[in-house]
Amino acid sequence: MAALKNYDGKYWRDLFDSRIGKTTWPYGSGVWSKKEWVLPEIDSDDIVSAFEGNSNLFWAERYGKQFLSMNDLWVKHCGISHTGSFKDLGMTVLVSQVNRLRKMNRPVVGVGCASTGDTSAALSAYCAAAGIPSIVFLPANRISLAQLVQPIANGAFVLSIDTDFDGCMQLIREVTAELPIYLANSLNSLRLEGQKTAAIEILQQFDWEVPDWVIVPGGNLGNIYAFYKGFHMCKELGLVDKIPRLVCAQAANANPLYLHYKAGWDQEFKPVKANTTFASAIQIGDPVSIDRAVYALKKSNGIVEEASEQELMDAMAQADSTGMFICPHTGVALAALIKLRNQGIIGTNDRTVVVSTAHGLKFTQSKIDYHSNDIKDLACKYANPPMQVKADFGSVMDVLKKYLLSKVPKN
Ligand SMILES: N[C@@H](CCOP(=O)(O)O)C(=O)O
Repeated sequence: MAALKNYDGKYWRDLFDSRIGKTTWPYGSGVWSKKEWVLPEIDSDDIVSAFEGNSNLFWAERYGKQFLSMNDLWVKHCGISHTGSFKDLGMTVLVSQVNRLRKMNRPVVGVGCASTGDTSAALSAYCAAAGIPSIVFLPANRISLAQLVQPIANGAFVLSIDTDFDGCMQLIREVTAELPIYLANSLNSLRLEGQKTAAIEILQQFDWEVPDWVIVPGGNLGNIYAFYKGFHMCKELGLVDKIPRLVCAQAANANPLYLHYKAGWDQEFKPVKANTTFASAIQIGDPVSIDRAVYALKKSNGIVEEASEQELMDAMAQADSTGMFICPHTGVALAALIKLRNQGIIGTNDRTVVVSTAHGLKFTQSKIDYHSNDIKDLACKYANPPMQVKADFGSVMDVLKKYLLSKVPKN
């Protein structure tokens, strides 16, 4: 692109003023900022806020309306927490109980887990805070760098094992049967007791009005059951008179629950070999909580959906483009929602909550790959790579001119 050799400030000011109105340039350090501005009073509708109140449940207004024609779509962000995932909710309960047991001189020397990243991060943090040794089994080269560094930094004994998550899970079960290590994966119901509080909190945040749908990404499948447990408890207590329909969303590359659902539940469950997925935290083929998950889905008239790599990455990119910064697993949940919307199963006005399980900052490599258009066999159609530009005023003005004109609303 040719650089603007003779930058004509007045020409551009007049052009923009004529296109978008004189009074729309209140800020900046250039000539526009020298105009006298009286800031308009803003209306509550103008407020752009990530969160409703001071909570972790936010209305995904733009994403819902723009991409799904939905008016009542919410994201429950469980990744805004100490170690950046929903695992903190359960781990505080479990490690507190272990703390108590140790004070009672019970023979618990350490706490251990197999992990795809988030469980080990939470376990190591809470154990470190309590001065309890933690041992984590991680599948080598299968978790994000941000997740790997968490237990390392928190002083856990980290075993990087040359197998997948299911292999690590099998090993930790065998090891904890032999050694005084307390097992911290979600087959331990203490974890679920903590995790179910997210469901109770959703109801409280909606002032005990029950949403129509809650969509949860699923891997080891403790979480979908924990949500059911929380909703069911509120119903039993008479706080609400029904529970939401649950949707469990799986990556198509690791979809044993989806296959079981499609086979009609009655067939015997068959574990699968989980293939590589960007949703690495749910890359699990033999989930420990399969029976609980099936129970939760049956009881809530639930649905299981799956998302391909293309679908989950595109959903994540679109969501991010509306101001979110979600993890790929939340991309799986959104991709499932898109499918259910397209099939007319979830309606325009259905109040729907998508559970975002971890912070997007734990999964930056997948976003970098996508926005660099650098993923084999994937069309990165919403990629937004940075523009390389020469360090001269004319070149910068040239690209900005083109960009801004493409953004001026057409009357
Ligand atoms: N995604 C999990 C896998 C282990 O699940 P858990 O809920 O049984 O601990 C992880 O973050 O490690």
